Amino acid sequence: MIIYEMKDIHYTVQEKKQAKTILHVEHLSLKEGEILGIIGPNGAGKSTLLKVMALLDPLASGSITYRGRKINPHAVPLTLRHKMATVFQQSLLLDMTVYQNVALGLKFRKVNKREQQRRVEEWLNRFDIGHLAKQHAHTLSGGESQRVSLARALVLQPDILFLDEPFSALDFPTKAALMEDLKQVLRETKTTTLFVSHDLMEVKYMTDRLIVLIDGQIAQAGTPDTVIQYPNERTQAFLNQWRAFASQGFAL
Ligand SMILES: Nc1ncnc2c1ncn2[C@@H]1O[C@H](COP(=O)(O)OP(=O)(O)OP(=O)(O)O)[C@@H](O)[C@H]1O
Repeated sequence: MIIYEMKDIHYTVQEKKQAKTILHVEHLSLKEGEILGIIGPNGAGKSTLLKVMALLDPLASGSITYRGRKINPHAVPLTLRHKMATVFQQSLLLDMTVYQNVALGLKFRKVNKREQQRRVEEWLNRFDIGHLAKQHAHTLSGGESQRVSLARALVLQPDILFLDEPFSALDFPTKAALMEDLKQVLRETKTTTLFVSHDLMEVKYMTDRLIVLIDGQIAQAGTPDTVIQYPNERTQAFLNQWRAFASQGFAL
């Protein structure tokens, strides 16, 4: 079932006193429980698309429908905001303990203390960071910080999870371990997820469906295997570029 749909989205910025369209998406939908990947080169508009979809940036024009209801991005109800969670490349943790960071969103949602504790402990354990509960966030490694960020988002049981390059600041072994854990969690919880990355290997591993975004437009959509095996001309140019810059010796 489709739970989120966008039609004819335009996002424009002012550049040298002229309006420049950096995103034009004719149609994009999210199915309940799927992990949808957005991939594309630097500057393609991936983060802008994520911010528009997560209703964090109201400046786009076009239509957004969530579970059959039209959404006005300028007046997003708090109840709807509370159904979405976002994790960025930088973990953006607050200067408090790991436990307090993960509990914060539940506190805002006025979840009672006992339930907060149950859920925080569950999610710290799911991400294998139970032993860090009392540690201050600023003392964590990059991988640990991202585990806390993911636990903080998933403890909210979001209806849609938005992930903007969550692994790109991590070294390969740390990234590989976290990707494996996250994939398992998303499968178990059937969390609908939008996963933005510029790394083909990440989206191939993580996602059910893939959109290639180039110059602010959808160049191709399909399963990761189909897109990689049967790229159209624009996707092929991106794949060639990606392969040239990807770690030496890696091939799909
Ligand atoms: N406020 C703004 N004013 C001017 N240009 C902008 C603004 N926001 C984004 N852009 C431009 O729009 C384009 C898309 O940016 P965006 O950050 O969404 O791309 P991206 O695909 O996420 O890139 P990256 O992979 O490098 O993070 C870029 O060329 C960027 O410079």
